[in-house]
Amino acid sequence: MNNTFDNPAFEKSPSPSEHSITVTKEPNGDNEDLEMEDLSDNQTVQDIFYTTCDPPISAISVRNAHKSYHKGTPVLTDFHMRVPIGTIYSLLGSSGCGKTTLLSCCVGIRKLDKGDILVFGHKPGTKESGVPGRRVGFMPQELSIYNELTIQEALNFYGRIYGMKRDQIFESTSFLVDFLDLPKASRRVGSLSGGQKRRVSIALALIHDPELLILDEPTVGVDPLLRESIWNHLVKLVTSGRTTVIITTHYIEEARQSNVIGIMRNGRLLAEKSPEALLIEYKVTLLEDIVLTLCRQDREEKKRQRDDNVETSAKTEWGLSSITKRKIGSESTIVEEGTIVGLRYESAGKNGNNDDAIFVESPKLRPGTGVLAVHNNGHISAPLKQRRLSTRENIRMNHSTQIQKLTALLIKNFIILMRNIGFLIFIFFVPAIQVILICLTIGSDPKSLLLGVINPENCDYLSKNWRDIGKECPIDTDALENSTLSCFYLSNLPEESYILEKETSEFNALQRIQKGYTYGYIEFPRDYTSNVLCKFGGKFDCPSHDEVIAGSNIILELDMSNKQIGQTMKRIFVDTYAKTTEAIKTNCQGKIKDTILSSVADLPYTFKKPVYGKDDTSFREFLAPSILLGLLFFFPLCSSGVSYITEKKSGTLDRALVAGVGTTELMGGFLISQVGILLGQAGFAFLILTQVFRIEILGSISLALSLTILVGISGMSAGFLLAMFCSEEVQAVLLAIGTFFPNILLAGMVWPLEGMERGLQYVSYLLPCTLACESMRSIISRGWGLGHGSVWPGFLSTLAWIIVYWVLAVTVHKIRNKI
Ligand SMILES: Nc1ncnc2c1ncn2[C@@H]1O[C@H](COP(=O)(O)OP(=O)(O)OP(=O)(O)O)[C@@H](O)[C@H]1O
Repeated sequence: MNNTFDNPAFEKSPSPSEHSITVTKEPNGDNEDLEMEDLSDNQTVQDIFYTTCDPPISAISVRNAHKSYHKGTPVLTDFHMRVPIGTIYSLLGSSGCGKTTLLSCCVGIRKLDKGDILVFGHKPGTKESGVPGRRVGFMPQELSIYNELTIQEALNFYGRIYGMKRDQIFESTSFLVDFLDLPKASRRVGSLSGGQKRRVSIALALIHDPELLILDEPTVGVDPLLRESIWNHLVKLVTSGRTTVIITTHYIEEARQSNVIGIMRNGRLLAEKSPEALLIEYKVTLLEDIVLTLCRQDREEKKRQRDDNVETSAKTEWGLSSITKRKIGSESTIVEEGTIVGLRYESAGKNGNNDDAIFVESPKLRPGTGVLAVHNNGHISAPLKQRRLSTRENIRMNHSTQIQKLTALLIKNFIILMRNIGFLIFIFFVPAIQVILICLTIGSDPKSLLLGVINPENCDYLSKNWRDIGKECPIDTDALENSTLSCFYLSNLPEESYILEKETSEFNALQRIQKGYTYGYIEFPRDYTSNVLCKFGGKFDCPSHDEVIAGSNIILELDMSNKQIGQTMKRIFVDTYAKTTEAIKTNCQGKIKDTILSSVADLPYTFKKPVYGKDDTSFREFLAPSILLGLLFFFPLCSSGVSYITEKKSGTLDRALVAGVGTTELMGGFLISQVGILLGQAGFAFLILTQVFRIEILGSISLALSLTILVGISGMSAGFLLAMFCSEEVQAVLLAIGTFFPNILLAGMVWPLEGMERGLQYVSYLLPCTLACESMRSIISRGWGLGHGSVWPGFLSTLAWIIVYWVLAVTVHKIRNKI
């Protein structure tokens, strides 16, 4: 292998206990990119570092790191590691020993509980460390790529995030496609095999030629030939001294090609040396044997420490002067003078590994200004000064702006949406379809209700034209026997509302209601017309007053079990009475005496033209706009929550964050792309409401649309917050469904708030859609503008909710990231 570590000046790794690093000059001038500076022999690294060279000697250094998840078993314990610049550092260890955790702390996705990590001399997350950002290329363990994108689109996305120019992206793409033997760049990632996807994932980490390449198991599922070429490329990258690679792998032997191997076990670093040094030290030919030996030694050491602890504790706790140990089964039992006094096991105690290692850092590393090449054994080559900048290195000098990142996110979101065109059409039309369903199914009066009629007066209900009676004057004072007021009344009942059934007796009519055949019956007394005329003074040979009153009274017996039907029937009977008296006055003008006409009793109310709405405002006009708001809150809530969780689960979220995309940018990108969909959804639904169902919008339609979009954004923001608490999409959807009905019901979307208990009304005003619903109704049905006291609170409360959701989502995200 031809890299700096093969150079004799770079003797193999330092032992953890070395306190000083000796400096030697680079004996040959192999590397023509580098300018050398003379150094005197035997200077310590501290001398060199602080006197002649600004940049740090470690790409990454970890000191005294402790990490556990949810205060459980420690994953990293007193962990020390140093990754020199310009080296390949292989992290080996059994599954679950903490490699991925360590790397995620290095790239800033997770935070240590205790200890320090410095990347290029600075804490991850600070601007100077360049992490997250373009100085690092991160390939997570999961594939973490968007299946909907083509290879080229995926590379474009990360290229844009890193601020690369178009030609740079294409140059890099053609190199990576060739080098990683990728399928055509126009192939969709989703259609690739597992191995091909992994290679695309490597390409995404390499696209911008980062200074620090962090690869978590890049060679899993990759064929041996390609594995070899990946390693060759990594070696080539570090040979120039410009790139540092940290790699984890379970193929222990491939780590021979690295400069330093770190062997981990149970969250600690057991060894950190060059492969050659390890092979010589352990006198074996396979690295695998060393890993096995170290793991066994570690197990023994832990056991010994545990025994020591048992001894010490026993001595102090029980005041023993001496103890002897004897084995009982596999446990160590403490005895004094042959007596078992107790058993006690404690943690293995502090691991001294690397305690004395020296770490020298500088905060001043700038891209392209040079690095100090230091060998793992403590010897140091000359500080490397300004190097020539190659085209590829130029990439490193690019800076991506927030606009570029946002553009990259928007393009990516747009492509993904377009690739799911079926789903897009579904979500585009679904609110409109729901509105259509609401308008078709809710709000119209019940029709064709079966109504029994007991009428001793002769009405030929079966005759085709019997309803024409309603067009004539029902009273003939010259031939009273021809007057049939009951028929006149019945003919004025709305035709579509009732199917009239002639009943022979009260008993039969009641039975038919009880059996569920009819919804009620109407009964006219014998001589109804005659008694009514007596009442109005149109007849003189009348019975007693009480008999007249009873004989002019229509009896109704109804099935009120269905409130909606019962109330509608009652309303229709009252309306029909008013209509009948009105019709008598119109139809009988000039045909009967004015004195009789003026006695025909009206309802004792005069309803003037409604101030807002119509006489017959349909319930759907109350319901449809508010349910539309509810839906446009609910769908974005689900879609943003699910999208965020999908990104989180697939690892693309972490990858984007490490690439330098902020949480706010990420959510903002999603929000902007969703606003387009929201506009389409709302616009189409309003079109259906106004053009198909003729619901009149008296106020400003743009105001109504703006409120709908705001409510949609509020739903989307709520979705982000929801996603912070859910690890699975199904959880988020179930939670969202759980909030759907309470929101719809409590926000007064289906029933007026005034119908609720007063206490519940106060609760209702705390919900995100309540005031917005009131605003919407005021805009649509009353034509009020933004300045009205019933309109602006809806806008204000929705804006306030958006802010609350965002602040909470970002805060929870930050807190969760510290776990
Ligand atoms: N998010 C998490 N919450 C709780 N425990 C976790 C989480 N992530 C990892 N762990 C635990 O931390 C330990 C170390 O996991 P980590 O993924 O870092 O190991 P690893 O060495 O990378 O394993 P592998 O080689 O199998 O990828 C494991 O016991 C794992 O179960």
